Amino acid sequence: MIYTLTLNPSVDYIVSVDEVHLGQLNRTKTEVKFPGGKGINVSRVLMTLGVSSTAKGFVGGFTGAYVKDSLKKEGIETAFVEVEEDTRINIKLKASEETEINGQGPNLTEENLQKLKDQVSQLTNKDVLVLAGSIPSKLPESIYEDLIQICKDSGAEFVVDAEGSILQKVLAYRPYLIKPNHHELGQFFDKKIQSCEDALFYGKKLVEQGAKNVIVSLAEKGAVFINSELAVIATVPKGELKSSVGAGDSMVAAFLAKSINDGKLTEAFRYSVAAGSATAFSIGLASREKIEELLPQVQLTESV
Ligand SMILES: Nc1ncnc2c1ncn2[C@@H]1O[C@H](COP(=O)(O)OP(=O)(O)OP(=O)(O)O)[C@@H](O)[C@H]1O
Ligand SMILES: O=P(O)(O)OC[C@@]1(O)O[C@H](CO)[C@@H](O)[C@@H]1O
Repeated sequence: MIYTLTLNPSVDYIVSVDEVHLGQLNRTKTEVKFPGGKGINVSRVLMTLGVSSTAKGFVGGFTGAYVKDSLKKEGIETAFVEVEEDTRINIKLKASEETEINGQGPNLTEENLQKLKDQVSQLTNKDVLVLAGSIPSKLPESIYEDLIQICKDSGAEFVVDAEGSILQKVLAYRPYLIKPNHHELGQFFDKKIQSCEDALFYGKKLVEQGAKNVIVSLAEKGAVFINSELAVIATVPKGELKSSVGAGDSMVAAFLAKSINDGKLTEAFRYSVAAGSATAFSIGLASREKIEELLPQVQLTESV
């Protein structure tokens, strides 16, 4: 069973305006809301691809109820720890550029945290836990390592999609997959990553440091996949960028869905890139039809 963990879920409020007038009243041209947070997006795309998962994390208040109800309506199992304060609302403002304002999230208690750890300790060696998204400021910075240690003790595989500073701490535990974007990879090595070749060079170092599979995404510039046997560069499909929110999460979900079913990692990578672009070309997350339509546009080149 796949479990996704979102420590700080959200209601994503995606609005568009023709132009932002700072210091004035702006009225939206379009507005839509979705249950959000990186692990939750992974669960939603997995469901689109016919793979079930259980979404874990902390939810609270009316916004938390919205997140839970929305997932239930999509047929996604949830096992959230209920907290006192409201789940955050993240604003995604689309004008000539995309601007995001992410909330801080609710206060969490020792008891909330202990409940989550108890849940994670129930995983077995047949399970995969996807830890995705930022760590709320109210939680100890070691929380990912603490939860990963619990996974290791039970033999469960785990995936991490988080910023460079978190990745640094979890590599030694041998994650099944990590998916930094080129900024996060650059942050990790304190270097500017400008091309797929740069990403391959530094991605290989992440494999040497413990990651079993690494995908580095470079938005419209391409993506790379590396493990101990393969190094592959992918082109990304061309199309109109509508909202990149959840594009990276869609890549994680699609790679997991395909690699866990048949173990063909290169094809799983191709599917992952198509899923990232299918989300980037949509308001909301990718549909299966859109992913399959874009698949032939993803060209793979094996490198040495
Ligand atoms: N402008 C674009 N054109 C085509 N595909 C895109 C574009 N932007 C993003 N993508 C697709 O989305 C994938 C992930 O994009 P990106 O590298 O921005 O990751 P990310 O920063 O993790 O995404 P997120 O916006 O979810 O945080 C890319 O590999 C690509 O497939
Ligand atoms: O604040 P975090 O946890 O870093 O990111 C949260 C978030 O921006 O990531 C998702 C897209 O990847 C959105 O659904 C959500 O709003």
